[in-house]
Amino acid sequence: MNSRLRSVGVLLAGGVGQRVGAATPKQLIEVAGRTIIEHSLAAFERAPEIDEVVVLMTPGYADRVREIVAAGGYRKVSKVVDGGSSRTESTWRALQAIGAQECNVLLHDAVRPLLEPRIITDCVRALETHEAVNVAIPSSDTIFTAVPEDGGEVIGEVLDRSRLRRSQTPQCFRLSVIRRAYELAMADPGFAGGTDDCGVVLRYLPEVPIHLVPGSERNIKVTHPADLHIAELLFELPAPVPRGGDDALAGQVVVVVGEALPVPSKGADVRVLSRADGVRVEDYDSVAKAFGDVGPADHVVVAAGPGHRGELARAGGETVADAVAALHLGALNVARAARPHLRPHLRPHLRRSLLFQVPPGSGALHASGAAAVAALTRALALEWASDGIRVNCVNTGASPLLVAQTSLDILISDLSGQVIDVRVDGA
Ligand SMILES: Nc1ccn([C@@H]2O[C@H](COP(=O)(O)OP(=O)(O)OP(=O)(O)O)[C@@H](O)[C@H]2O)c(=O)n1
Ligand SMILES: C[C@](O)(CO)[C@H](O)COP(=O)(O)O
Repeated sequence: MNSRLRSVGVLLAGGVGQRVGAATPKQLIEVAGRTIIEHSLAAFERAPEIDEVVVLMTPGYADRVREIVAAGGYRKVSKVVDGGSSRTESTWRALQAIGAQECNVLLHDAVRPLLEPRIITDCVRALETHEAVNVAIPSSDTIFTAVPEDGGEVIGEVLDRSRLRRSQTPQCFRLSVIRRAYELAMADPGFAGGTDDCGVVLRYLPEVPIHLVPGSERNIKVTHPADLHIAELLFELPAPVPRGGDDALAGQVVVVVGEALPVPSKGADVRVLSRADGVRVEDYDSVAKAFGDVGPADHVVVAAGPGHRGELARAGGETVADAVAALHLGALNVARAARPHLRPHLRPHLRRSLLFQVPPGSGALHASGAAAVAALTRALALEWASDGIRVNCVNTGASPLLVAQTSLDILISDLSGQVIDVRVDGA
């Protein structure tokens, strides 16, 4: 089979999010510093296997998506089309929007914002030898059928869990295959929609095997209000961003403020602004002057001094003021001073970022400072998103090597608004 077919990512975002129950469709709700749909857009945009992206959006909200696409510089998006009245109707419209030329089609729920690059790679690879591919994970719950009895329900049959899978997206097909299945479905007066695209292929083209590739527990679908919180937390886990080689920042200007843990930076132009040079993060003017001397920068990495340890009640007034100045005030000052110097770039979502490294510490004084920097990270990511500047935070405390590698991975990723905790085992 032709392994060089164009691959089109389709974001199905035509729903209203009734179960979440917000005033706007759930794909426009912000999680971890970005709208849910933008996370999904970014996943397709950064995937080298995806050539083009088509978005199906809830009628009345297409312009909002176009704004997000323009602000984030998502160049692969070719069309933003109104979705249909059901998921299958949206897929059908997507197939019409794609055109006639054979290609791979990856249909993804826009409300699965944690789609990992590995899954996209596996799907496109599988499409080299299979005409239909789905993403699935095993069930960790026992699943049974429920049967009505006495006005309530009782267990009918306990199903063999080893053969059960939970279906995720993207669901991926050769265009001619999914189009044929939908043509047959649309011509069938008995077709009542369904909950996914594989079901349509299974029903109308049963001779086409649907190959499975492993999904991920992270690849959740935001369906109910609690899922918004779960997604937020999942974004805080170390993200499976592409691992950067030590020369991933070559040719870029990286400004390091304070005692930041070194980021592998072969070939980068690294400028360190330290206390020894008169840069005190608690003093805005000293930071602003130092940035003025440096000029344009691609990335700024800022680290407060050592974190405070111990109970608040035992800390003197000076200690409290110093801790607040080093962590919270310092972060605010560096952000303000750095902003005019972050270099504009043609692909803004890929470059330019501010990264806070929060040192390890303990007790209420430290925790409140760390929380302030985390909140600053999320809010600033939103404020600066339209300028294409990413803002992230890494809570340090693991080995310096791990923190350094994680910091590099974040700088070269397209993450924004993320608070990543490398204290988690196995990070
Ligand atoms: N007419 C529709 C309905 C759903 N979807 C998309 O299909 C995905 C999965 O659907 P679901 O979670 O059910 O989203 P909603 O239909 O918005 O949710 P609800 O059923 O709670 O209203 C979502 O990205 C949703 O936007 C779509 O493109 N067109
Ligand atoms: C496509 C899907 O996400 C696979 O699990 C699911 O079937 C969508 O169901 P929904 O009822 O539209 O949320």
